Amino acid sequence: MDRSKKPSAIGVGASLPQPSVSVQDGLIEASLPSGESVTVYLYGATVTSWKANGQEQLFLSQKAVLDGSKPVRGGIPLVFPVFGPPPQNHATSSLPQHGFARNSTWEFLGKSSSEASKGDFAVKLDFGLSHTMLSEEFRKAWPYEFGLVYSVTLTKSALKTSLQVTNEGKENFEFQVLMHTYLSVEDISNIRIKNLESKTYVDKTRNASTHTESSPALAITDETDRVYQDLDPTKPIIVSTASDDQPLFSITREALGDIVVWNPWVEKAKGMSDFGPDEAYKNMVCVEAGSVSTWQTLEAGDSWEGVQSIKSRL
Ligand SMILES: O=P(O)(O)OC[C@H]1O[C@@H](O)[C@H](O)[C@@H](O)[C@@H]1O
Repeated sequence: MDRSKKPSAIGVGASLPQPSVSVQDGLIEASLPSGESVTVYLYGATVTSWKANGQEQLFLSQKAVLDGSKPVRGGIPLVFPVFGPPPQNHATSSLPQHGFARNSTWEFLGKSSSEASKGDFAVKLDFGLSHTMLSEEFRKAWPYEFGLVYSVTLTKSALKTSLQVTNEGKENFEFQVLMHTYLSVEDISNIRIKNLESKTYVDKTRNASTHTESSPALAITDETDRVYQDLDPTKPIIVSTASDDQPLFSITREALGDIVVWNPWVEKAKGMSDFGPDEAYKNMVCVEAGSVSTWQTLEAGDSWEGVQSIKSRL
């Protein structure tokens, strides 16, 4: 009897929706059966989109340059090994502002997925950057042997980004790190940032003078560029609406004790060639988890890890 046309057995779970990951042209996209998705460029390992609750959560400038010729204006650019303009007479002095991680091309190391409960998935995308992959210019400017592994994990309720730094060389090095997250908001005038009260901050718009936050719910009403220091990383920073006190984002961290709050406001926004439209400063606020107020020293052979986890509309 000819059994060749017998239909092959279909596993019971074969038709259940699964997370999907696509990799093409320097772009990795992952999505969950429940609809959440994330997009990461290999250039800078920059997360450029995170969709949850049916809408985009990250701000991406309409004029952002996405061809790898300059850092992406929006999403989550990674700042390493120096935050801001490098200090003079430091190992990072010859690097550009915010270092080289956001303007180097990373390698996609792979994906993994797991199921916490039925239909509730997590997808993890891993990216790597090491000293051998840097441009000659960056290697000369910061000649340390390092390895970075950046993991972007998407779940139904959160986007987690974690950076592991390893010193693969024979001498110690110092670094700073920051996840420069551009949150998308409908109207900056209706935004309040909580859990910064009584914390010390350096105000970069006022000659880097030091102040203590007096507001339990910070409003952004002008150009803002502040480095809040020594926070408890497990205490979430909450971004909420002023009108009905609805929490929009909750940001927890591990080993990232500082939070930078940045909004360029009218004039600075106009002055940035890759920021647009001009009025878009009303639709974003950067709340950036990092370790930037001091230097982390990493001894030869050692590793360090910093983590940010953002939940949206809790
Ligand atoms: O224009 P860049 O290099 O992306 O930096 C944007 C901003 O990044 C913030 O983290 C800094 O505190 C600001 O001072 C800076 O202006």
